Amino acid sequence: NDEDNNDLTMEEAAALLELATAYNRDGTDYFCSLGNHRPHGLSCKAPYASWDSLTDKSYYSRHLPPADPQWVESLPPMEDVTEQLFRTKNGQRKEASRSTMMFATFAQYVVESIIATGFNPETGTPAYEKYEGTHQIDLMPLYGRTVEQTNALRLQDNTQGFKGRLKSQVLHEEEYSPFLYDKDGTVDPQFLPLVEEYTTQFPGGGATNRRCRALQFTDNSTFFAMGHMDGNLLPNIVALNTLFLREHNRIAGELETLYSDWDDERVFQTARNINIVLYIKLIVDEYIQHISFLPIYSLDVGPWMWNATWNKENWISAEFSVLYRFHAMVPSTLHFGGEQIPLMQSLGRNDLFVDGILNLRETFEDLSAQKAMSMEPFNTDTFLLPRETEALRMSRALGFRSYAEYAEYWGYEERPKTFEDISTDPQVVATLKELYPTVDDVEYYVGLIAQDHRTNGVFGGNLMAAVALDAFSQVYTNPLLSRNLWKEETFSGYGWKLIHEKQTLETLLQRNVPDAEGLAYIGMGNNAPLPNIAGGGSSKANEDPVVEATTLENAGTASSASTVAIHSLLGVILVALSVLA
Ligand code: HEM
Repeated sequence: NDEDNNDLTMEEAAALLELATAYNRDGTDYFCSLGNHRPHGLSCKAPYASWDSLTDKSYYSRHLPPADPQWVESLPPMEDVTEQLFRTKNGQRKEASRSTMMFATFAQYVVESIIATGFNPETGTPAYEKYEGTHQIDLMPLYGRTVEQTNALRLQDNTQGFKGRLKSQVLHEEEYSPFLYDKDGTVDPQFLPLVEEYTTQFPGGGATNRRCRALQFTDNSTFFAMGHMDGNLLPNIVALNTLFLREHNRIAGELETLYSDWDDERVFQTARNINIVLYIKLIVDEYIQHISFLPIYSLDVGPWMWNATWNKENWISAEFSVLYRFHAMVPSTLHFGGEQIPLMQSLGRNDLFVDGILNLRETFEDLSAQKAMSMEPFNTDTFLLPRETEALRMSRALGFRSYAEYAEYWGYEERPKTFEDISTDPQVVATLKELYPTVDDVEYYVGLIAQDHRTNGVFGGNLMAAVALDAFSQVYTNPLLSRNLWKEETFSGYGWKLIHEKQTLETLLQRNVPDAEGLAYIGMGNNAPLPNIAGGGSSKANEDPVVEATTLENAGTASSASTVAIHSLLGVILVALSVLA
């Protein structure tokens, strides 16, 4: 294109779209093909194959068989690893190069949707080998895990104006989930299924109350009735869940008007189908795209993924559950409603919504304005250090093999042969050498965190690849995206159109807050530069709104977009090529 000519021809736009689509698919295929496809050879039930262990999905699956127990025994004390490798030096913490708290919040919400390590009520300790979730990306914090829980959360009213809705309450003229507890401090009987594992010793026991239990909440009076008790942990998680609650009820309103002969059940189920796909779209288009920093990822459903060799029924792996512990990214102080609240004092603070100090719009604006911390060694807030120890405890309890063995298994990067192959930071290398006799002894989780980030990467390369592997292969195997269900009938005409439109956190927020006028930036990235790319490339990803907004779906209509933005897309495709090469 001539420098002065800002328009693309339709043919050029179509060619670009075709190219971008090809890289979107190739990139997804590439990451999904790292390691072995499901079903994995073993689950966490037994170190050998048995019919039970290969069919009982109440256990985590696992990518690699357990390590030699003697090697696990020989590892340094977990507390030493936490102290030496995760604790900050002089309290100094490093900000993430380009992620906001919106990213960390979304990641945590994904965790609550799909990761649920079991719990042994007799010992009051985690049952690391067990899994208590649904193995599906299904908005568990909103809809619950079981039919009984979903029904407890539903209004189940066939009256026009109420059909298909989730229960909610209005606080300060905005919609929120209802309270879980009565004024006398007991669980509202209608919500008992949400705390089904309730015992006096471990209130709200079970995997979905793991965080609240570990932190020993004493005041639950403003807890909301959500599909996942732990959703009450922090205002940011409550905010994200509230957004999907409002979107569900908004969609239900549209459906009951358009399809007046539908009953409550049909409206609810269709709204749920639509809402889950909207959530999946955000995961790919906004969240995975942020991690990859290549604006080529966009939910793309069709034969290419239905026929892919990796398209196999989902079964969450224990390794995935451990690598998803992004606790280092959580800042020591959270910014809410113009106040800086120390992390510990932010916990369970639903009173901020109840008292009208925070509303949904402000919370999203705050989360998008605050930087997350960098996911790297010496960078975890003191309060969250026990979470790092817990990651090591789970890894060892399940006999995870060394980081080097996993690196070889993924095949994304070469197996490290020296400590310096993991990190170029002398302090990290020195600490690893103090803790582990050889590079082959570095533990799974430790290596993932210690590995150098790529330029502007959110994580080290292997963590990025391992997240992408499981995340993509879990997203694209969702039943709602399957060949037999991906049609208008599943979502209604209204829903089919909605899920084919561009969707972002911002668009969802805009239609679910009373006044979206002048909304500040809403997103997971900050203004950090993308790498300079030969042949194009924007130096400021988010300063160029077209680049931020460009996806495969709208690339074809980008004829009026600036040449710079299109060159940027081509530039990142070149980066994609180099990543995939
Ligand atoms: C914002 C502050 C956070 C607090 C106070 C917190 C606290 C906790 C607690 C108490 C647990 C249960 C005990 C344990 O397994 O260690 C836990 C588990 C976990 N957290 Fe966090 N967390 C926070 C943020 C995050 C973030 C940002 C992520 C990642 C995206 C994350 C990922 C996980 C995962 C994967 C587990 C294990 C869940 C399971 O195995 O069932 N957390 N967290």
